[in-house]
Amino acid sequence: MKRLRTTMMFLPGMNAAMLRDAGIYGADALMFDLEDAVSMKEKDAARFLVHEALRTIDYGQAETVVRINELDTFGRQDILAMVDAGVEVIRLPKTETAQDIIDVDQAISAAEDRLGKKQGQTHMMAAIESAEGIFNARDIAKASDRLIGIALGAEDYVTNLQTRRYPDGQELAFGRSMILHAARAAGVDAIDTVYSDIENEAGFREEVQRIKALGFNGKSVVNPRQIPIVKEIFAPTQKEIYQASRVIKGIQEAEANNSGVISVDGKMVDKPIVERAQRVMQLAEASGLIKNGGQN
Ligand SMILES: CC(C)(COP(=O)(O)OP(=O)(O)OC[C@H]1O[C@@H](n2cnc3c(N)ncnc32)[C@H](O)[C@@H]1OP(=O)(O)O)[C@@H](O)C(=O)NCCC(=O)NCCSC(=O)C[C@@](O)(CC(=O)O)C(=O)O
Ligand SMILES: [Mg+2]
Repeated sequence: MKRLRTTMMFLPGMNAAMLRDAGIYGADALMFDLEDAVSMKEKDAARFLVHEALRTIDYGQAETVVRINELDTFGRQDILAMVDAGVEVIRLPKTETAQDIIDVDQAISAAEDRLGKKQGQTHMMAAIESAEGIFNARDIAKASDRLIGIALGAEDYVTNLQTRRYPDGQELAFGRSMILHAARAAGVDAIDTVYSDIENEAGFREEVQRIKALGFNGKSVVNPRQIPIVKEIFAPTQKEIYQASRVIKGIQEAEANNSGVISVDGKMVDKPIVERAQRVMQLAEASGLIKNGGQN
């Protein structure tokens, strides 16, 4: 079953207490930060802490992601340490071109080789945070088989655009659409940017509803309070769950009778409709609305 990435929570790599407790909040993914949340003088200490946390703490079902520094600063040491610690995903910040991805892919391959790890076991994410990166989004998303997703980094992106974040997100319309189309063209996940105003629940709700409607797979979050809100908004309605379960039951019966295209409740059902139904059931299960795929 494909991984859900509705909530990907950033946490500063230098904060030992957060590293220790990060797994208790139920995020689909934990993004340990070695980049912008860590000051220059703490880069080595943060890398050491995250390396030890990944080796010694059980984060359960959560996917482990590390945001490394750029290759021409501390990125190479970050990659070696994180591949050694067995991280699942390496996230490259401020990705501008497909070459950036190819360079990191090669550095990861060299680290897997040197450390005797299985080639290709480490996945990648690309954060796109500038006009140049948005224009190259499609090539970036297709630049490596390790990529499982691309994400918008709007704080850096709006600075690059010489504007700021607005409540209605008008400044992000083009960037979000480019990220989403590039991700879908490459068959990888599209993850929306962080919402930094952690006291503003109404504004956060509005933004999550907006990006869900656009088709994003999920949202980067910066605080545990944001996790239940995203899960609630991404959870399917009872009606959607019922319709999805009818589609899945219909397709299972059709397969048993070797028939192809079917109709359920008078509507034609084919592959994309079945895929949507499977995602509905996965989201319903992740939100605790159903158990074992709704077989109960
Ligand atoms: C904002 C604040 C300081 C508020 O702290 P507060 O303590 O007031 O929060 P409270 O709610 O009181 O905490 C209640 C309990 O939860 C614990 N807790 C809080 N946050 C937690 C967390 N994230 N992970 C685990 N645990 C957490 C806390 O320790 C406490 O635990 P305990 O004491 O045991 O009860 C805190 O949230 C925080 O540091 N957030 C992460 C910020 C960060 O990583 N920024 C960098 C990534 S974005 C970026 O770089 C922009 C970007 O690059 C993005 C892109 O590229 O996508 C772009 O350009 O757009
Ligand atoms: Mg950034």
